[in-house]
Amino acid sequence: MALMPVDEALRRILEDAAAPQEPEMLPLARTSGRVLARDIKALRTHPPFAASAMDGYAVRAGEASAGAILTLQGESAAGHGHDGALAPKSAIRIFTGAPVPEGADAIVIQENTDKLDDGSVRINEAPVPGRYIRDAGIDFETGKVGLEAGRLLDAGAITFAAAMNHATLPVVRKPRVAILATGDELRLPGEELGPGQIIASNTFGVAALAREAGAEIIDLGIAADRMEALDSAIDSALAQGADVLVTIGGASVGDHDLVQKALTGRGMALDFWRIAMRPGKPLMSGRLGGMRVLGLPGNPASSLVCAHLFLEPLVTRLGGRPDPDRMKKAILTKDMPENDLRQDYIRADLATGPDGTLSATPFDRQDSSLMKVFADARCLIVRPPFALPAKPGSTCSVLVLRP
Ligand SMILES: Nc1nc2c(c(=O)[nH]1)N[C@H]1C(S)=C(S)[C@@H](COP(=O)(O)OP(=O)(O)OC[C@H]3O[C@@H](n4cnc5c(N)ncnc54)[C@H](O)[C@@H]3O)O[C@H]1N2
Ligand code: MOO
Repeated sequence: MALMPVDEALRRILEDAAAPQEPEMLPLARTSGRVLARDIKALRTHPPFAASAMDGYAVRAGEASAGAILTLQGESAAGHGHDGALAPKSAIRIFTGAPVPEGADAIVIQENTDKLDDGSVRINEAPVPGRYIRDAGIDFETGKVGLEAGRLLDAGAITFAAAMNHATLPVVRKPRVAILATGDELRLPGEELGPGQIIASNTFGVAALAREAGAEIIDLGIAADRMEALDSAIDSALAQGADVLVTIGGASVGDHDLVQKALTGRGMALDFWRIAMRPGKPLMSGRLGGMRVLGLPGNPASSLVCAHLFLEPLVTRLGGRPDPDRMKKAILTKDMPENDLRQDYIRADLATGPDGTLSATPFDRQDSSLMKVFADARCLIVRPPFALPAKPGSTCSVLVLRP
């Protein structure tokens, strides 16, 4: 089977990936970071009445010239409006957010008045009509769409939804991503290691990436390189309703690389296996019933690069979020050799110059087993297949991993 180009692989993985139709209803307090599944309309108008924007006096502008003395008629506070209309030659004490009494058309701020001993109010500076009055409905009106489906529920959106009087919101269900590490050599962080054993590390990075993209993680732990172990993990993913099963390791051609065999044995239709990229060549994609399957290579840098390139956009789509644009242009600081047929993702440092120009410095060691190098990387320099040698100062494309 020829190696599949990266773009074609991504296109196939994302082909029909979309948010599920059926939304999940959540109490407002738990919607932070979720995606709105439906348009929501205002259930009330706000402000519901003309309201004062300042502490001062509600007056008739025509009667409140500088030097005018007005009778204090009463008070309008937030939550306790004044009953009845403003009488002639009078002022009503008013506070921020309180209803403007009928008949008043201006607010004189407190600082521009003096309260006289007999209780009346002297106006020192004439108000501008309408100034400091917020008309009813200037924010939003009953029945109008306030927030649209697809909106990420951030602080502003949640405040607005609450003000529209929504106690619960329909949100896109989180895609369920099951993650399975495979390999006899693997143990969990914190465990005692025997001879030949290593830590299952990249599972945690892949899970973190998927979670940040909006997934709910189903941790399937570690399966040994035996068909029964793999079969029962696959069954567990199905039983738990995973939308995506991510396997890590066992993707290559070795005698112990059984993942694909186990999956096809369980009924997976293989879409493709092996792509023209480095690291990440043995990536596999398929479907097992309604469950998508992504088989990542076991080498840590390979699995993380594949997770950034394929899993993150897939989870993003399934969760109804906008596709992230992580590609930027940068200036190379070092020579890069000619490339072969595999698109390279070179772990590199990234610096921002005073004028905002990015410069990318590839690390010397690019072995796909190296975790410190990956953790140090701020970007991946993307080298297309058959790219010509590149000189320092030339422009390259980078996938930004972190600022
Ligand atoms: N004859 C060939 N050999 C290999 C090829 C090939 O084309 N022909 N491809 C190589 C490439 S490229 C990669 S990448 C690896 C991928 O192999 P697998 O996906 O089968 O991965 P494993 O053999 O299971 O593991 C590789 C390496 O990574 C370690 N590992 C596995 N899982 C984890 C984990 N969860 N956390 C940390 N480290 C993990 C494992 O111990 C191995 O050291 O195949 C090449 N071989
Ligand atoms: O593609 Mo492998 O991921 O080169 O190490």
